[in-house]
Amino acid sequence: MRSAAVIGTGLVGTSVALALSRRGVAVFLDDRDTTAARTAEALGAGSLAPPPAPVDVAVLAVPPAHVGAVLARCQEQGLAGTYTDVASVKERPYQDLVLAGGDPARYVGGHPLAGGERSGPLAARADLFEGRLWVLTPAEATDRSALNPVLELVALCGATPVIMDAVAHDRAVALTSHAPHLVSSLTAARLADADDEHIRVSGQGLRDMTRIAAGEPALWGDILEANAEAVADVLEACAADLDRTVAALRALHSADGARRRRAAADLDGVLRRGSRGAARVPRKHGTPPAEYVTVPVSVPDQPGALARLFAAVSEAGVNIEDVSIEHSVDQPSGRVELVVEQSSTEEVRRLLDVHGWAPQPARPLVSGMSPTAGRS
Ligand SMILES: NC(=O)c1ccc[n+]([C@@H]2O[C@H](COP(=O)([O-])OP(=O)(O)OC[C@H]3O[C@@H](n4cnc5c(N)ncnc54)[C@H](O)[C@@H]3O)[C@@H](O)[C@H]2O)c1
Ligand SMILES: O=C(O)C(=O)C[C@]1(C(=O)O)C=C[C@@H](O)C=C1
Repeated sequence: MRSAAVIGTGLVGTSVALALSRRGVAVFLDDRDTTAARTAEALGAGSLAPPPAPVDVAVLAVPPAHVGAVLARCQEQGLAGTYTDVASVKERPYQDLVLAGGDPARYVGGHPLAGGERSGPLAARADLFEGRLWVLTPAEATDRSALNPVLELVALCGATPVIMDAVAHDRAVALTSHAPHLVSSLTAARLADADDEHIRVSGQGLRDMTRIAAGEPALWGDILEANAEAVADVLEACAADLDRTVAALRALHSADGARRRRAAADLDGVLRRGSRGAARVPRKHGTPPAEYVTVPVSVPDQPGALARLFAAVSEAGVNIEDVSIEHSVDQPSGRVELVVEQSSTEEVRRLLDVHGWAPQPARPLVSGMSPTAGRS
């Protein structure tokens, strides 16, 4: 691929543009917000000049409700040979494109499974898509020759392509992304007017659970509007579980022994099913979590402490797959959890011991962590 256009220079568009520019692709940027476009250009994501000739691929990185119309306009102008988008829903943009009189033959729907809770070009990263999945949804009307340039784009961004039907994609992300976003919002909404003193007593669990709720409400309103039925189905099932869980909690201290035991069993069922579901969440490179363990280490809040810790691990020739830091409130230390391959646990613990780190017992990785680390 020699040239690409990125329309919409926010978090995702600028990240795509940065990744392509670093691989030597000539990238042309456009955004209806000139500040966002200028910022992306200043970050080295590409040029604001109009492309001198049709580009190889145009990437639409605007909110889902705008994709169809903007895409049809770009096609009318002959902007590119092939078109794709990055919207978090796939069926609606396709229908909108057809309604707007666009040409579905040169369009392959796309959705990188990577992003973040911050919007705009300043949140962009060239490595955002490294090792992540990127769903492509060619339709029946899509010309097969349109797929290759889009596959090349995905590869240049360091992601792994997955071909899916658009409707199946939308049902899948209702379960894995859109409903979880709303559950995070609902949890965080309890905090909006809560007592400061209560909120202060919080740990990493609350941060993990609410991070995505900080996402831009207008964008998420747009995503949910385009996938409302599928998300409602997931939340309806959650609501039924929630009703049963509340009833179980209320019955836990009932004077009736049989009711008490039933309630305890119901609660236990919810927790066990949750644990089973969490264990199925794919980790880095889509591998199952069972292959990794977390090694917790207490680290002083001092310059160079993390560097010393990582150096000790690298002595074992071991890659840190992921890392999370829980800062202690009121204490000059934090708890670092290193995620490493199970097979290297003993060597990592031995070296940490040798260097005076006193690691705590390792445990299998089953719960959520922020996707922070690349290869160390
Ligand atoms: N945020 C995520 O985590 C994430 C992850 C994967 C995919 N996506 C998808 O990527 C797309 C962009 O999301 P984002 O997070 O980068 O949002 P963003 O708000 O950071 O960027 C969107 C940009 O599009 C521009 N824009 C809006 N309408 C436009 C139009 N008609 N013409 C030209 N520019 C226009 C805005 O000015 C803004 O700069 C969305 O479709 C979203 O569903 C988001
Ligand atoms: O915030 C993140 O870490 C994300 O990757 C966001 C996330 C997701 O739910 O996984 C959100 C919406 C997108 O369509 C893709 C990715």
